[in-house]
Amino acid sequence: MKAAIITFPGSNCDRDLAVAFEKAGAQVVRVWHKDTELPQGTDVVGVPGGFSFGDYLRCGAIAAQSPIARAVRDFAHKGGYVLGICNGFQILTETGLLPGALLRNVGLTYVCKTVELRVETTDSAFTSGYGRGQVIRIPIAHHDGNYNIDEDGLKLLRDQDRIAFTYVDNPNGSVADIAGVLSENRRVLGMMPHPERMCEPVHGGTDGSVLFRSLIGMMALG
Ligand SMILES: NC(=O)CC[C@H](N)C(=O)O
Repeated sequence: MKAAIITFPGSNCDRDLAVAFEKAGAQVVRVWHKDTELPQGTDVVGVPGGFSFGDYLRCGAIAAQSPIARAVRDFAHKGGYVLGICNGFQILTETGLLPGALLRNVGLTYVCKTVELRVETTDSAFTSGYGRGQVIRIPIAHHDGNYNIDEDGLKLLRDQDRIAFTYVDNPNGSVADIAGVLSENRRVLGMMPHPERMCEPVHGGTDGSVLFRSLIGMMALG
């Protein structure tokens, strides 16, 4: 399985994401935002966290206009797997691959702590290794993590079982406590919490590694 990890100016979680994919058994290829194509044979694209382009304009807005973003959109439209974490989630909403928007946290502060998430669906390659309703511990670190979507959009997410994770104790004001959502074909996941930061005992837990291992395992099955 080949994972392409994209780096933008200001990304700071690209290495951690690469290590998480590697430990789950993937071959990792690093991709620069000015590249116009993904590596041959890419199975999954990782869009990492950080502060792409200094969070200028809106978090993720400039990265969404970069040359590689067009290739990622094409890849996703052909059914490719894409995982966007934190700034990566913001970038995926800005590209239109995921619905909604990430607004400033209600408390107007940067929140950096480990939180509890509830797994809302196991019907995706990303979440099939968890139990439905399982509570897991994953770190967050953001100032624009307040997920917003209109009522019709929320109804659609619910009707299609596309809410992947919710916060047990909402840290940022997100609508319906949403921490992560899936695309309609369930192959694009965006989430504000950082599973790559909870993959080894030295991180304080391994709840995040389940996501990477289940994704790589499901992709291997086709
Ligand atoms: N850790 C991150 O990816 C941070 C995302 C974004 N820069 C924010 O603060 O909201």
